[in-house]
Amino acid sequence: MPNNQVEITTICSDVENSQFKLESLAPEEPTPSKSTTPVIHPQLSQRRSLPRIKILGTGGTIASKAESSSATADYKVDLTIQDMLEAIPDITRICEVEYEQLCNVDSKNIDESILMKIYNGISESLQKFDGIVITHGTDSLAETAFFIESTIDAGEVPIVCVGSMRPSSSVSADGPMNLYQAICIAADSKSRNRGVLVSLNDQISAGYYITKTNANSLDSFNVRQGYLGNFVNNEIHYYYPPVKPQGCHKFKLNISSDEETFNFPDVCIIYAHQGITSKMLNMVKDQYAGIVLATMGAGSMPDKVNKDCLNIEIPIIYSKRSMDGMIPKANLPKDSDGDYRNCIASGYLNPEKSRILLQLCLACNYSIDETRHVFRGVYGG
Ligand SMILES: NC(=O)C[C@H](N)C(=O)O
Repeated sequence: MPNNQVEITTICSDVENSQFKLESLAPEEPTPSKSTTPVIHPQLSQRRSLPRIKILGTGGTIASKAESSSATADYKVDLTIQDMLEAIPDITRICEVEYEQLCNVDSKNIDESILMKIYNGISESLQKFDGIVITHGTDSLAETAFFIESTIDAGEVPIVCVGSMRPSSSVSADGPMNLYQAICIAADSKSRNRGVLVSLNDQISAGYYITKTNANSLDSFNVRQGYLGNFVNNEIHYYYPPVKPQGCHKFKLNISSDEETFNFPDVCIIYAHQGITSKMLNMVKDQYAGIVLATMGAGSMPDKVNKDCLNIEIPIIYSKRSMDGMIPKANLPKDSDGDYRNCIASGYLNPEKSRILLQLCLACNYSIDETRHVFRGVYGG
């Protein structure tokens, strides 16, 4: 590191699972003293105490390099967290950083076994650190953030997910500033008690609701439920006092230490369009434990498909292909007794978050009524 204020200790040098420790060697704070002769209290003579932040690295564009400085596609994910930290030496003035490379992949390759590593990495760090940062590809970052918020009770500790839209090699790469801001946010006491945050492009938002809305631009992450705050010139401005997502159902995962993966029940997503028939539904209904529909509008499916859905014996979540808005329960199909049977409205959740929520309900053996109740939390049900 081109900064002699930093000490890096290699805990485990295996690249995929490497662990490092980064400590500030910043000079001690001057001893406050009213007398003209300085009196150094033994505790004050020790190194100043900075917040301790754990970074869990998973890869993504933030950890990638392309062939040329103008290329923003066709890049390779091969930067370690250590490489990324070298671009933000100022961070040693803010906090002490320890980091662990859980994997180094494009987020299209994040699967249940990697989610498990992230889950375990967070669980192990919660008691020991003041904040946790997860570096992650943006494509599926919102899913990981939703999963963590739904399964980990972090108490006061901020968990900040961060990525970038441009590779590190590009002109005006956004990764270094995004990472710097994410670490500052995780280290700031104002971020306590806010659950899982996503920090990108100067905006701070709730991971539970945020969505990637643009496949290319820096201003990709948007949230109708509102940004929580902004990062400007080293200042963090929250718009609201600490709050956690309304209606978030917390699941307790019982994982034995020798288990390799969550092995969640399979749930698929079917994307609706003009002229859609029940062909796809019929093909998957025996292969999956649940189905999510990305419906047209606020729950619209052709009448014939709705009728068939009422006769399918696995849970069917009515979500939406529109980026914004929600599915009210009133738009679900009903049988002649007014019963929704296995159909459940996703409320404000998009198809990919609905999929995770249904997987968690199924993994916990929730009945259809209990599952409906969980989705009621996000105004569906
Ligand atoms: N901007 C990004 O991070 C996109 C990348 N494909 C990923 O999700 O890993």
